[in-house]
Amino acid sequence: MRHCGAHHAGTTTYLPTTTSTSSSRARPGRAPPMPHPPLVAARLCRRLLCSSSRGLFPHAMASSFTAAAAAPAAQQAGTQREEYEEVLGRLSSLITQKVRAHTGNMGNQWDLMERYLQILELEEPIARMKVIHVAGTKGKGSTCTFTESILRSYGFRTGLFTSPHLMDVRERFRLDGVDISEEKFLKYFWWCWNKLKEKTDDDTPMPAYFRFMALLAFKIFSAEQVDVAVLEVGLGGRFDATNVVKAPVVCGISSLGYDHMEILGNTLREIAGEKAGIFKKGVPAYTSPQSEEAMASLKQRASELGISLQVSDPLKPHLLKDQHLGLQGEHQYINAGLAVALASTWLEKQGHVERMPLNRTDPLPDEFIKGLSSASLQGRAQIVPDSQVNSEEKDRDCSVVFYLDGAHSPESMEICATWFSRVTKEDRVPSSMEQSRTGGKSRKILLFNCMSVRDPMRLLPHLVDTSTQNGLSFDLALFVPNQSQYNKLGSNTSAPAEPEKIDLSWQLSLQSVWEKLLHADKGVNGVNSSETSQVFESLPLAIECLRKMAREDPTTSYQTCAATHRPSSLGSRAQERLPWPDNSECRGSHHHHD
Ligand SMILES: Nc1ncnc2c1ncn2[C@@H]1O[C@H](COP(=O)(O)OP(=O)(O)OP(=O)(O)O)[C@@H](O)[C@H]1O
Ligand SMILES: [Mg+2]
Ligand SMILES: [Mg+2]
Repeated sequence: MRHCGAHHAGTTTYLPTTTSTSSSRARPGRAPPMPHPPLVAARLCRRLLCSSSRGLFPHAMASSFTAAAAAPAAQQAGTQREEYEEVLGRLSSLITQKVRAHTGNMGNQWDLMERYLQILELEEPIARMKVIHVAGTKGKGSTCTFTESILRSYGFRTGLFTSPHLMDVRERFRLDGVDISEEKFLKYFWWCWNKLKEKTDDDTPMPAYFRFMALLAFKIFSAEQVDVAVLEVGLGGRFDATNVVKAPVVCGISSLGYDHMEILGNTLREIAGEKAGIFKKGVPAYTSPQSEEAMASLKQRASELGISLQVSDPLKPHLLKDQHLGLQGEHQYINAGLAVALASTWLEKQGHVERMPLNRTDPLPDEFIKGLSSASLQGRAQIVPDSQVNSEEKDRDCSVVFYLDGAHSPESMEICATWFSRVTKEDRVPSSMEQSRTGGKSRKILLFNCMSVRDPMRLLPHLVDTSTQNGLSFDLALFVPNQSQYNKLGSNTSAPAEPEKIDLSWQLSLQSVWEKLLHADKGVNGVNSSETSQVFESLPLAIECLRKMAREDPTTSYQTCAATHRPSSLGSRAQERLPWPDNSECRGSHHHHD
């Protein structure tokens, strides 16, 4: 199965049962109404522990501005909001299209990219663009974010294209470190959309979701005349939409591991070969340290092209003087090391600074330190206290806290588990007052979701083993389906008339893998499993169940590790008051041993 389109699908989710009733705007051909990102963003913004408010939420500011503005302005904002929803609907239709058209190999469809570039007159602008291109299994987004932040701190106008997004599709396109404004987004969206609609036909269909995103990024960055465009590969490398760049300034490969094997191949060698597809003649390349197998493959491609491939070591913390990386987790030193190599090569090739020795050992220039320490990215090792439960019980703090991480490969499961174990240990040392009230009790919950192309026999054992090594065991595991899989995506042509029946067989099999892991050492007659795991029809139902437990047992805090492919769906939903009655039952379908 090819899920590349779905992997990059917009992470906005629609509630299956509530959207139809809640708005009269949901007419055929339009997207179902969306949660209101400004509100969600503003709320989340206030709630974030490590609030890095460097313009990450322009909406939060925009909404307070709108409130103060006169009626006409408010009206206009309303129209823009509707227009934005409409645009999200159109984007969703590209996902559906991809899913339906997932025949043929990626190479076939790849040819279409050239055609799209012609239609959008982007060939020349792209040739002039000063691109930094990053592929890899893990750490692409982080590496790109560090790199962009460094170059911005040198005063360059930056464009950053990453994926996926957490709450709002505009997070994928940053200009000078800030998500693109809604206004600009709409402007460039329609420019691309209309031109493509006009020129596409049966032979040249509309681009699939991620391809459209990449084209839009190229349009945005060229129109906005950025000095540097930092581009994260969406999937693989060779046939990725971002790989239309023929002459980047420098390329990077972040940590390689097993992911998307259904598309990229089963061995590390094959996977690395695909990623090395971004290497170009005459363009220097760097890689994070890799396994021998992966490295051999990268080196082979580099030598075929006659280019240098150098290994950038993990950054030594003392190079930052007394500062810390803006992104948390040990692995970020790996990504930061690569980012330093990419940024300094870019600077040097543009004639801005002298060559910096690779893997230097003395402290970095101040601009580098500033960039690395102020970098930020959503949905990666992000801590979100649940606003609903916590605001109801003002007298105590954070009875439900979500620890979001987009881990979805075996390696990142380990990192995620280590991070969760560490931060919850730290968080468990509450103030003395707090302690007397809660007794310091906490339950560790796992909220898990992965697509069925991933092998839970690889992911879940990594998670459990790493947690155990760190002295943490999960009290309860909740399995939920991927929202967007089951809900209308806003395409008038393909949305089914009947609400789709939710197939939970995948979640049930995840659950039984979990139960087997849990009881492996206890023999066959383990404890009643409904105590230890549950399957929910949707993420909101799982969240509601957590909130219910928290309300019923106010002396306990519920620390929830959300290791999901798309922490995004959680990021927004966790912040919303759910529309069904508070006393609704937890409708978990319990697991039965057979
Ligand atoms: N160098 C690394 N090695 C292993 N795991 C990493 C590394 N960097 C990041 N991770 C893990 O992967 C998650 C995603 O990080 P990041 O967004 O930088 O990667 P990505 O390659 O862009 O991922 P995605 O495939 O989701 O786009 C992190 O939250 C972390 O758990
Ligand atoms: Mg990935
Ligand atoms: Mg990414």
